[in-house]
Amino acid sequence: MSRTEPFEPLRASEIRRQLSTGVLWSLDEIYVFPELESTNAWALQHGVCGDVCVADQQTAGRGRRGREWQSPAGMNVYLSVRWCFKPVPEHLPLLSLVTGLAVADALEDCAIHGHGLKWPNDVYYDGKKLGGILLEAVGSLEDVVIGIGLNVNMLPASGAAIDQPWTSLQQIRGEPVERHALIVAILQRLIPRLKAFPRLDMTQFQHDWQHRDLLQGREVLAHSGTETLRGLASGVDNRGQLRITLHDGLIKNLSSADVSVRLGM
Ligand SMILES: O=C(O)CCCC[C@@H]1SC[C@@H]2NC(=O)N[C@@H]21
Repeated sequence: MSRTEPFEPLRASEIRRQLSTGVLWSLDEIYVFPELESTNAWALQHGVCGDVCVADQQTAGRGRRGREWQSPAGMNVYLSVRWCFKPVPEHLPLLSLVTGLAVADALEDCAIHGHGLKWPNDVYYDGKKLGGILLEAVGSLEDVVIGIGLNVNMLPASGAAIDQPWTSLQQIRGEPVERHALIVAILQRLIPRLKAFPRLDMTQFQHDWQHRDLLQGREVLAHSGTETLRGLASGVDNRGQLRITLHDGLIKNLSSADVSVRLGM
């Protein structure tokens, strides 16, 4: 990936130029905006199946669990893809994990190494959050929006409001990272995975997930509703639920939880 000025505005023409033919059905499906409230919101309201929406800035970026996603101008990647599944595959809950795998692969393609995935869908580097994924359904589960946020050239001052340890690709690499190539890499990894998703090979998925899973074999604390569980993270099941082996040997599968790795382990 070549070095570039950090605040070069994103251009649809450049994404189209770099994208291998055949990844999207039509290059008209890429929409790039200087500013949006949220690429997910735009894709939900205005997109059709297969549309890709990218913004240079989000004024109301959405994170998981109703949190805000800090989305300053010109620095990061804010990208949403609207996708339809007919019929809805039984393993739809795996979609956000599969998206995480695509993002992790795309980072490797851009010569970024050492990152991993924290269940269910955070991209982490050295114990700090690098990116997140937010899936929203349009109405029925047949029609979903897959939102990806990646901290690319954000420096500490711009992310001062973020309430958890975070990092960005520029902080990792020590130089600005070109965003067009990164967006193209994400699309080139994600779209084939979306097309193949209805026929997901579960063995391959489990293998890919284990390769990226940062929690595997770690002692974790999981807060789920009013329950707090402590145990060993033992991968995910075929519905994407986190498996935790409790100290008495019992295995619990969690579909949603805030998970932290216990310090001192
Ligand atoms: O909380 C998380 O970890 C998920 C963050 C997802 C942020 C992305 S940025 C692009 C898309 N548009 C949004 O408003 N949110 C997602």
